[in-house]
Amino acid sequence: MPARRVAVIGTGYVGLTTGACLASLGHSVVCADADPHKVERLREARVDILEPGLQETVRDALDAARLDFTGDTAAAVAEADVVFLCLPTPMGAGGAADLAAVEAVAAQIREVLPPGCVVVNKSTVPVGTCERVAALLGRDDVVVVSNPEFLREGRAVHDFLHPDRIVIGAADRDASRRVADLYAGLDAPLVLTDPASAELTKYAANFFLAMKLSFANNLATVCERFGADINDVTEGIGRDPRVGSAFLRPGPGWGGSCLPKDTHALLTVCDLAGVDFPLLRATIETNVTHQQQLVDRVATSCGRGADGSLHGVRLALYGLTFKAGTSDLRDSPALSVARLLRERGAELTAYDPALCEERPDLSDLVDLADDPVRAAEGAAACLVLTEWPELRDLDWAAIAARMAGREVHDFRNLLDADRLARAGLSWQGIGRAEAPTRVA
Ligand SMILES: NC(=O)c1ccc[n+]([C@@H]2O[C@H](COP(=O)([O-])OP(=O)(O)OC[C@H]3O[C@@H](n4cnc5c(N)ncnc54)[C@H](O)[C@@H]3O)[C@@H](O)[C@H]2O)c1
Ligand SMILES: O=c1ccn([C@@H]2O[C@H](COP(=O)(O)OP(=O)(O)O[C@H]3O[C@H](CO)[C@@H](O)[C@H](O)[C@H]3O)[C@@H](O)[C@H]2O)c(=O)[nH]1
Repeated sequence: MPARRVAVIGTGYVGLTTGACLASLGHSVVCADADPHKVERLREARVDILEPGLQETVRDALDAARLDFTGDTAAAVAEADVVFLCLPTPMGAGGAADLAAVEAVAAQIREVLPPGCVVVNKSTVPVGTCERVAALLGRDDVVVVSNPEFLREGRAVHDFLHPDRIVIGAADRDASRRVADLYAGLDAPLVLTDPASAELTKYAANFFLAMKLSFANNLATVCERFGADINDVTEGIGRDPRVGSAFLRPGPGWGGSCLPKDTHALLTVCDLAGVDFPLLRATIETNVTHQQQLVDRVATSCGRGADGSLHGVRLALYGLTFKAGTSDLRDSPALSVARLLRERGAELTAYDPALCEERPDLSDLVDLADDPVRAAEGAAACLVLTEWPELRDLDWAAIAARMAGREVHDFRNLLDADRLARAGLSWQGIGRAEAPTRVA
């Protein structure tokens, strides 16, 4: 595999991982970002996101002089064989993907791209974006290819280096092969297709994952009603390889920087195209109603009635990030649940192990505690919202001593009910037997 000169535009979760990992595969990589503060820190191998192995990969590549960072996008692409666009595509007006950053960079680089260069879009974008970028570039000598990324946060480096598949969508076989060659060091199946199919594959993957989760969360409610156990039911169905056991853990709804925005973006383009996709709509709506039901459950357990006000009720929240292993709060289901509780008037104190240092400003929603025991002061109930393993080993007896009530709503089925009972607390999981485990 010949080493290539690669430019990566955008150094977030996807761009920084792509740049550092491609450098680790032997390519010569320059990463550009619009945030000068970030560029300065990355030049010193200071990585601000919580991603195992990323800091080390960046440092090794910098030391080997195969990786560089710049704030100058035009300079980064000027000598590149391949340019990766790893730019944000957040939820825009009406749920559509906001392509402003992708379009702005296309305009910025059109004049400086070397002849014969391949532009690879790794951002998650609607079908037709490759064509749109090609039109914005207006260059007959440059090919635009789609190469969606499937990495998970908290496992970015691992997922990039051990992908289940690499999807490459190009109208031109030669361009497709040039992109595939970049990954020659990885032992991964290739799906070589056209740009529209590659772009749609990414949305379809995230929709399918979200659908599995909405299914699991709905099924959890059904289990509660019939006295069944969601863990056993999902194990029972998941052992069938046609179903698969991954992505069936019930929780406080699904969230994160991708699933919510991508499902909405797909729904929006389908609506615009006049394509009805009821399953997609139901997947999104189920997530909303599921969270409302969890909040009703908390209100009931606080003696306020399912839709009652929670004015004057103090609650302790454990976990705010959208899943364990990341400090990312984007579209976190924990924050959605917190918002619903606040709308009912509850007073919230939260503890999250990943936020003790970063201390984001969440003052209009929760009081952030850096001590899990202090978070429980005067709480009528505790809610577990993120599956941080360390929450299992908190000093639950000390927490119980600070609480006003006894209930622990474990919306991740994380804690040990017996251990909580020994601390004098009543555990209620999700999708388990209807009657909560009561302290004798
Ligand atoms: N985060 C994930 O787990 C993940 C996984 C797969 C795909 N994706 C997709 O990849 C894309 C990037 O996601 P992300 O999570 O890495 O985003 P991010 O927000 O973490 O990073 C985006 C980076 O781009 C930079 N940027 C913004 N505008 C710029 C511009 N005009 N010029 C140069 N730099 C600019 C920002 O400063 C930031 O550093 C999105 O489309 C996302 O949907 C994300
Ligand atoms: O069994 C499960 C698995 C996940 N979740 C929740 O689902 C959400 C999303 O989790 P995850 O998919 O691990 O997060 P991301 O890192 O956002 O990764 C998703 O979004 C990325 C961006 O598109 C894709 O690249 C990944 O393949 C896709 O898994 C989180 O709120 C999780 O808590 C559950 O509730 N139960």
